[in-house]
Amino acid sequence: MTIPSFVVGIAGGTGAGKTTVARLITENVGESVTRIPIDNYYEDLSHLDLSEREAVNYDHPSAFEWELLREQLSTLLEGRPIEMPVYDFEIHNRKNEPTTVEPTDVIIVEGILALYDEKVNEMLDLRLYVETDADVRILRRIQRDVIDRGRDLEGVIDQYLSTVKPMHDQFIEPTKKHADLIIPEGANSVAVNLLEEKVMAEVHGDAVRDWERPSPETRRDRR
Ligand SMILES: Nc1ncnc2c1ncn2[C@@H]1O[C@H](COP(=O)(O)OP(=O)(O)O)[C@@H](O)[C@H]1O
Ligand SMILES: O=c1ccn([C@@H]2O[C@H](COP(=O)(O)O)[C@@H](O)[C@H]2O)c(=O)[nH]1
Repeated sequence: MTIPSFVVGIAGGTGAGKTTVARLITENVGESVTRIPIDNYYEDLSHLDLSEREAVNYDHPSAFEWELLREQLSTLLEGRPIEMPVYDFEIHNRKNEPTTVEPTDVIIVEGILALYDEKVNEMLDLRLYVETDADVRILRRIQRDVIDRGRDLEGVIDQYLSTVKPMHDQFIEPTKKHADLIIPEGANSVAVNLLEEKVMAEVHGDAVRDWERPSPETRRDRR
C-alpha cells in the first residue's frame, strides 16, 4: 500500500498551461505519479439533454461535485484506490465507466479551480497557480476546442465572453492568493526544472521538506 507523500495542486485559467506543467514535471517519474484532473468531477448531467448541457456554465464552482473530489482525494491519501469518474468534453458529461486509480507517491490535482475549495486546499502540500496572459489563453483555447473538443468557432467565442471570462475574473484568478508559487508564462523551463527535481526527490525518498504551511493569519500578517 502506498501512502502518497506529496500532493500538488495546479490551478490557473483555461489554456494557461496547467496540463502541460503537470506533464512536464512528472514525465521522469514513471508510474509513481497519479493525475487527478478536476474536470472529471464535473457534476453528472445525465438528467439533461445535450442542448441543455451545452448551456451549462462550466466555469462556475457550482458545476463541480466537490464532495466527491474531497472524499476521493482523502481515500487516496489513506492509501486506498478510488473509482474516478471520467469526463467527456464532446458530450459535456461523464463517461459511463469510471477508472480505477491507485494511490502513488505523488498526486497532482489539476484544473481551473484546483485551489478553490478549502478542504481540498488543506490536502495539498504544494499549491501552484499557472499564470498566462488572457489573449494567449483564448487563442490556445480556440485551437484546442475546435480541433480536440468538436466545437465551432462561434460557440467558443460566445462561451468565452458569456461565462469563461467573467468566471475567470470572479472565481479562478482570485484563487491565486492560495498559491505557494505562481508560475508565469505557463511551462517556463526554469520553474518546470525546479519542480521536476522536487517531484523526483519525493519519489526517490530523499526530499527534504522543511516548510510548514503558514496559517491564513500568518500569511495575512506577512503582506
Ligand atoms: N509554454 C507554452 N508554450 C507554448 N505552448 C504551450 C505552453 N504551455 C502550453 N502550451 C500549449 O497550449 C495549449 C493549452 O495548454 P494546456 O496545458 O492544455 O492548458 P490548460 O491545461 O491550462 O488548459 C496546449 O496546446 C499546449 O501544448
Ligand atoms: O463540458 C464542458 C466542461 C468544461 N468546459 C470548459 O473546460 C474548461 C476547463 O478545462 P481547461 O483544460 O482548464 O481549459 C473550462 O473553462 C470550461 O469552460 C467545457 O467547455 N465544456
